[in-house]
Amino acid sequence: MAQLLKPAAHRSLLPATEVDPAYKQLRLKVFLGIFIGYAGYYLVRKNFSMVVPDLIEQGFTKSDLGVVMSAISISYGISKFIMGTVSDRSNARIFLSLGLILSALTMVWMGLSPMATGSIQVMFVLLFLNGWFQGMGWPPCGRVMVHWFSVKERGTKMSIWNVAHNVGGGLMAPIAIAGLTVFGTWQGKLYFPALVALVVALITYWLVRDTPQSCGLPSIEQYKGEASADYNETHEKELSTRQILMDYVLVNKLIWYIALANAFIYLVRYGVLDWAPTYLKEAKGFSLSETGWAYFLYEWAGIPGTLLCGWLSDKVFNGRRAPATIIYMLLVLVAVLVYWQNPAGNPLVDNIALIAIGFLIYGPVMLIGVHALDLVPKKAAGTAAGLTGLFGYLGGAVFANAAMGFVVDAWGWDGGFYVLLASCVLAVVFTALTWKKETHSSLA
Ligand SMILES: O=P(O)(O)OC[C@H](O)CO
Repeated sequence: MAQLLKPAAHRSLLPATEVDPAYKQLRLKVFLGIFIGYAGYYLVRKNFSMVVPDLIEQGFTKSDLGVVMSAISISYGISKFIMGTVSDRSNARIFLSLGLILSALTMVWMGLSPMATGSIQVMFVLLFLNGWFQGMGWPPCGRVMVHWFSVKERGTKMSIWNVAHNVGGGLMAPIAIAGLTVFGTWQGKLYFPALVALVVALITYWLVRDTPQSCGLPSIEQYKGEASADYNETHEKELSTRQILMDYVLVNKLIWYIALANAFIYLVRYGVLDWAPTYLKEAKGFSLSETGWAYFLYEWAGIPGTLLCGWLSDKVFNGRRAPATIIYMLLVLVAVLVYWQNPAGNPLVDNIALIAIGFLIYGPVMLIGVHALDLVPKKAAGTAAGLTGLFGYLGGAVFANAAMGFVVDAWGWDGGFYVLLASCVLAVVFTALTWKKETHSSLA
């Protein structure tokens, strides 16, 4: 396995006249590869939620199924970090495709074997496994990004790539429903998106290449002429896991700050999203279909918001990440205040506030990842982003589900909103701690 995964070997340089056309063509190909590949991961990330109503009809309770679904957040958070360290020492082309194949096969198994959906324990284990394989998605995309795109274009390119998760998440439901229609059984919602994901994995393998050097090309720094003062050849050498962790990631205070900021950003992301249907119904009197629309708009408003945020970071703030993150989070705070304080009976204002939160929150979600990539050498990119993901999911997403419910039960929706507002403030504070030290071209 180690042999299969090891980073692609460097090849001798192409003749100078061939470098530019080859770089242009391959950058487009690898970008398409990681975009389609990550969208594919989202086809099988949450398609289990589509069969929850069917499982309730089989006799399972909501709380049991809630526990089962938390398996994905827990294992995904841990895996994004651990598999991030493995990914930094692996060929991104193989790693990204392999993770998607394993995740898809898990869901095919779940759909085809009656035993796999026969008990809470088996479902928990399978979804835990799926979450683990899902953790093989983000880090190799990060590795591809830092090897093929320079620091100054990363904000923009990452913001476009980040849309992949909205596209994949948005396509999952219609594909799952097509599975139900074509196969005439609810299990089709499990295995049909997984079969599509298997095809996506093959396309990903066909498109992605590990590094420019493995294609006979110079490093992106040499090609773009954007090498920073401290960039040198050692930045192109693969690192050991110990070096990645002890020399670059765990010792970097700034990474800890953005990981903590990410926990609060994810608490807002999932705290608003996951509780929107319940809050809008209970506190604002929304109907089921009105709630559905509000949820949909929240997700899709994230696309233009993310693109604008990446552009701002690259073009207005010259590759710095903290200013755009802080501005977006302060605006999220205002939108959350409106969403909370708007009296029932003004659904337009609630929808505008929710769309504003959706528009604004995905920018910081994306920029934390870019910021992590900026703070370490290229060969430690997946691990740095993985650490922020660990905090985002284990700290933010799990808290948003479990603890928010407890807070709302104990102190009502006001209590929940105090948590969300405090999270916005803390996200700003932890991001601000990186303000002075953030030098966008310090590492590549
Ligand atoms: O929550 P994740 O790990 O799927 O990441 C979502 C976005 O891609 C963050 O950039």
